[in-house]
Amino acid sequence: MRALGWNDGELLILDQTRLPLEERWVHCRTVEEVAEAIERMRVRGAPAIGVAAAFGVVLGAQRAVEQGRRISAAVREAVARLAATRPTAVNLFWALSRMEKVAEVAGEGREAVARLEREAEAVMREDERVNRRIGRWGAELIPQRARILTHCNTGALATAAYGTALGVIRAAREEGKEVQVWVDETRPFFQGARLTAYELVQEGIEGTIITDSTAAALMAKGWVDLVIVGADRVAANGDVANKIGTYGLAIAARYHGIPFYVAAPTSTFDGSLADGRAIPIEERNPDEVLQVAGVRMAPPGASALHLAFDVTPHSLIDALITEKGVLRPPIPDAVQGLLRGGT
Ligand SMILES: CSC[C@@H](O)[C@@H](O)C(=O)COP(=O)(O)O
Repeated sequence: MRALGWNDGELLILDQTRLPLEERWVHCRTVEEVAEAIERMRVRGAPAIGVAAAFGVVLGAQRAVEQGRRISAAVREAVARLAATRPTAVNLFWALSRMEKVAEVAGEGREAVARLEREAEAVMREDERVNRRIGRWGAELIPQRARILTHCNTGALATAAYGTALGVIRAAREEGKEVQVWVDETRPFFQGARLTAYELVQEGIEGTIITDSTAAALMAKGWVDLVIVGADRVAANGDVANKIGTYGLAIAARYHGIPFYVAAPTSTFDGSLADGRAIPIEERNPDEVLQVAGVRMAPPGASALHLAFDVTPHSLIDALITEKGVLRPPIPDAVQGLLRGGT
């Protein structure tokens, strides 16, 4: 399963606002179309928005050549527009910075566009390879017949392919383990109920959707063996920003003595931020909370707060699974080692 494709100078995005009811591909030919798709969450998930943004830069360069404008200026404009779409997932900025570095040495003209295109394709290919490695490391932590709780969507739809936390679940299954997945519905965008459930059904993996507020009750019953989630940004001390609700799950898991794992590629690590307090947290339109599937269910005059992410302190994390290996507590030391170039 793939949510992104590059075909003949067009970025194809499987519109995740329509899934699972409709599989509709959006064809993006301009930077603005890619930026809009990221903002509206037609494409979402930290690695996937990084890949989309990389191709957005290529589109900006392509248009510049067609219009006889300088690529260097067009890349600067594209990067500025795409960087302003969503603030939390660092993969977006990581991918844009890769593209900027290539643009600095690529020069002008069609050959420069081709170099940018090759770089964006590399960002996409590498993400799939990295996710498969995360899956192999992570599968070692999944016991036979595990009942796994996950939040949001961290699968093929959130990445170039395969997924991070959901990739670990896929890998465990590929290794012959029977697993059962508790799928948090993940209000208000329903990434769990709509997208993770969709991927699990396609893979034939047993999944059960629960409301977000059910998770702690299942832990108390002894029905959850481990929790695994993805990440949008990991600070230098191992604090993790991820979909709103993750922090509550980590607290509940620790209270019940249940392992809490985070799976993320090294492109999600941000060594420039000392701890999670410095991670910018996206605040989205309150209408997304006041409405369900476009239908308002709150009374006129009611207001809402929509924080899209929260931060889980490293002290609640039992393992951070990366493509380079599994980081164990003390997490700050392990993350420092990783950022210095080891595992
Ligand atoms: C591999 S995806 C990791 C995270 O990006 C994921 O858990 C998440 O929080 C996605 O949020 P979203 O708002 O759907 O982009």
